[in-house]
This record gives sequence, C-alpha cells and structure tokens, in this order.
Amino acid sequence: MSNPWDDWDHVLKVDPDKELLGDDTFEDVCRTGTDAIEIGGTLDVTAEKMTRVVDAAAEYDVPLYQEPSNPGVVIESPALDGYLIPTVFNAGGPFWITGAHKEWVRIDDLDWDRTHTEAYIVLNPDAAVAELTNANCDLDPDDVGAYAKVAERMFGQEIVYVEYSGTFGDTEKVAAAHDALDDATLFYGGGIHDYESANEMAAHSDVIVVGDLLHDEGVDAVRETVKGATDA
Ligand SMILES: CC(C)=CCC/C(C)=C/CC/C(C)=C/CC/C(C)=C/COP(=O)(O)OP(=O)(O)O
Ligand SMILES: O=P(O)(O)OC[C@@H](O)CO
Ligand SMILES: [Mg+2]
Repeated sequence: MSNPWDDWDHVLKVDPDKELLGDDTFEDVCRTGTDAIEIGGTLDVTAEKMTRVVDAAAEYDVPLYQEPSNPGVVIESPALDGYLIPTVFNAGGPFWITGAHKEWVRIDDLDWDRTHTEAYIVLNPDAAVAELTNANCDLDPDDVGAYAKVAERMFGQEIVYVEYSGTFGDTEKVAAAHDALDDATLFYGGGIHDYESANEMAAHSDVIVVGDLLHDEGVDAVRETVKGATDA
C-alpha cells in the first residue's frame, strides 16, 4: 500500500506555541515548497493553538498533518489530511509507548483511516521531548538500527523518526536506521538550518523535517532546506 510520504523529501514542522518571524505569513509558510506541514511541539501546545495554525493553513494546497504530543491537543478539522501519532521507542517508561495511546482511544472516537504511526527514536538528551519522556539517548548506531527494525517488523510502524530536535545529528546513527528499514519511511529531524545540512541528512534518510528554523530564521531559510532535500 502506498502512503503520501513515500513521495516526500521535506516536511516543515510548525510549532503552534511559537510565532512566525517578522512579516512571514501562513501563506508564505505553505508556499516554501515543502511536501507537507506537520503541526506539533512538545511543550505548551493546546487545542486552541493547534486550531489557529490549522485554520490559517487550511486554504492552501499543502498537505496538513497534526502531530499531537498528548491526547488533549488533538483537534478535528476537515482541513487535516491526517494524524501522525508518535510512540517513543526509547522512552524511560510505558506512558509514552502505550499509556497515552490507551487513554486517547478510551476517551475519543478515532478516525482510523486518517491515523498513522510514527516510531520516535529520541537522541538529543537536551531536547524537551527527551526530558519529557525520560528517553535513553545513549544509543550506538546498532541500537538505533535495531529499534528501527523492531518498529517496522514487530510493531508495524509506518514511519520511523530519528529525532535530534534542536541539534544536528550523527549521520552514522541516521544511516543505521535507514539501512534497517525496508517498508517504513525514515524521517530525520534536528538542527537542519541551511542547504548543506538539509542535503547531507537527506542523503541518509527518506524525509527531512525542519522545525525551529521557520520560527527563528523564517521562510526564506526554509526554502533553502527544501532545495537541499530535493537535490539529494
Ligand atoms: C497518543 C497521543 C495522541 C499522543 C502521545 C504522543 C507521544 C508519545 C508524545 C511524546 C512526545 C512527542 C514525541 C512529541 C512529538 C512532537 C515533538 C517531538 C516536537 C518537537 O518538540 P521539541 O522541539 O523538542 O520541543 P519544543 O519545540 O516544544 O521546545
Ligand atoms: O526544530 P528542529 O531542530 O529543526 O527539529 C525538527 C523536528 O525534528 C522537531 O521535532
Ligand atoms: Mg521545537
């Protein structure tokens, strides 16, 4: 079965808790050339902030996916193409592996056709997501490859996401995850800030995710990373 992300090179992650830079508009954000927009952040996200971003991006053509960091921020909107649901494979306890998911399914009526799975391997110990989930980031490339294979083969995850949020990662570890996968799509995110860094990580993954750059440097800088990804 084919998934939309089979054809993606670049995803732009918009944090609903952060502002756009200067005169940038959501129209500019949707016209950076990115293949899809993922809306989410670890800290201080609310359903109201999510709705604000989804509504602002709704009228443009780019695919929109919500990436909720807990069940309370999930919103329903016809503008959303779907939901990408993280599971943190190297979390320090079960809550971020199955606990939050169990709660969500208990309280909500899910739209399963639009609900997709993302297996996170969190590798920057200083990132909010690592602290929140108490992730064990002390992993060698063979550990990362093994987690990726477990995610794909044993847990049927559609996407494996090597997450270095806030810092540029170790290409050897990203490549180990890439080599381990046959069917799942490898997302890489963390510290991509220009053409070169985008181009380099795109060579070791299927899709690169650009986050903070949008809020810190703006849409022109994001456009350079789109070029870097598509040239790889
Ligand atoms: C079951 C449901 C609906 C939700 C649970 C989903 C899980 C397991 C969440 C764990 C945390 C997580 C993986 C959040 C995803 C979003 C993410 C990593 C955003 C990047 O956040 P950072 O850039 O680290 O943090 P800030 O931007 O907030 O500082
Ligand atoms: O903010 P950056 O460092 O670009 O990271 C992107 C994304 O992987 C965050 O979840
Ligand atoms: Mg962030």
